[in-house]
This record gives sequence, structure tokens and C-alpha cells, in this order.
Amino acid sequence: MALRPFIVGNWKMNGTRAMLAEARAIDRSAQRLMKVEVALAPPYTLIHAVHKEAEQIGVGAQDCSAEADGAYTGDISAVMIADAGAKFVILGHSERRQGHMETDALIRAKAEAALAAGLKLIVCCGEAEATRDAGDAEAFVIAQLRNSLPESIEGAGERLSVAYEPIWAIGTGKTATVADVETMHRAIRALLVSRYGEEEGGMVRILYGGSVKPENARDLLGADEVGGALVGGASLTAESFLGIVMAAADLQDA
Ligand SMILES: O=C(CO)COP(=O)(O)O
Repeated sequence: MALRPFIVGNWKMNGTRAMLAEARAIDRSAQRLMKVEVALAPPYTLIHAVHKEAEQIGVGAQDCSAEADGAYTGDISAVMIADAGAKFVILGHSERRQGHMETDALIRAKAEAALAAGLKLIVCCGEAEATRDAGDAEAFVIAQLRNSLPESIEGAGERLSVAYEPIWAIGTGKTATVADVETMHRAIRALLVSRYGEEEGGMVRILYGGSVKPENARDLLGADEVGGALVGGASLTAESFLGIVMAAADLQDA
């Protein structure tokens, strides 16, 4: 069974309540585009409001603690974000791996905590430019995922998405070529099938992320093994985010 394409906006550390107008506008249009699953990951402070005001689209968080509760000043648990209305959490984004020294083992522990709280996962991976230039991108990404993904996930096909985001493509305006995306996504698929089995591993959506815009969305989303997009900058206005959602919907009709 093929799931609908999954288009997720990662607002990163952007957005005060004034941004709720964008979420509402996205929600209104997304309702008409049933063939695409649309979601936003706003900052923690807006999760509950987006959940309440944009009821048709999914809402998620950009991170969570590996701990359930306790004396961890400043941290937010998976249980808390689920309670605020989140349905999923993004884990292992390169901005957290690099900026907060998150290891594969920590990301796996966070994934286990999120699953225990009933959340779905978007687990990120991606290589730096030097790694790609050295010809090691595929080996690096596969090792990263092998160590970051839980050993088993009940209903992995629906509960897990993987986002391939080459670090050099994030916020730079550069995107990977369709051929490079396809090569990487096929390698990721092989890992998912070997870990979660033909059926569940075959269903997991593999999202591409890194400078996805309305202008390049059709090419990237039309590539083999691309099951959606994780969008940063272009998700901050309803107009550009909906341009990407529309491209995904058009491809479904094609
Ligand atoms: O990091 C990203 C999404 O998680 C991609 O960000 P940009 O779309 O701004 O390149």
C-alpha cells in the first residue's frame, strides 16, 4: 500500500502567534487537497495553537527529550508534546546533531521515547559537503540511519518517515540532483526493508529536504523513492508552502 505524499513544514526557530495566520491559510487550502498529507512543525510554543486552529493538518514538534519526565530544566518530553496536540516529532535534524552535539545513540533513545508516547517519527539524516566530495555520502548516511533508527517499530510503515537532508543543501538554495536523490533514497529503502521487512519497510516515506521551493518541487517530488518533502524556509509563508503542496497534488493526478 502506498501512502499519500507527506509535505512537512519545519518552521525551525521562527514564529510567534502572528504566524498562526499562515497556519490557518495552509489549513484552509490543505483541506481541499486530500491526496497529500500536510503537516507543520512549529516551535514548541505554537504547537497547541496550531493544533487548535489548523485542525485538518498534522502538527508536530522539532525535537523532544529522551526522558519521560523529571529534573531536566528547559527540556520538553514526548509526552508533553503529544499532550499539546503533536502527532509526530522530527528527530536528528542536522541543526541539532551539529548545534547540540546530538549523537545517533541519543536520537535512537529519543525515538524510543516518542514511540512510547504514541508519536510518529521523522528521523533525519544527511551528509556534509566534504563527505559528499570525498565520495562517502551513501556510506555515511546509511551508517547514521542504521544507528539512529530503533531496531523495531510496530507498524513502521505508517509510524516512521525518514528525511534525507544533505547539509550543504539546507538554506543554501542548492539542491541535490534528482539522480543523487534517487541513488540515496534507494539505499535508504534497502536499509528500511532489511530492518522492518518488505511490507512495512517498503511503505516508510522517505522525504527529501534542502532548499525545496515551489519552483523545484515537481522535479524533486517526482523522483523515484521520494515520498514527500521536509521544507524549511519555504514553509514560512502559506503561499510558498502551498506551492509545494500543490506540486505534490498535481503529481498525484498526473
Ligand atoms: O532543514 C530543512 C528542513 O528541515 C530544509 O531547510 P530549507 O528548506 O530552508 O533549506
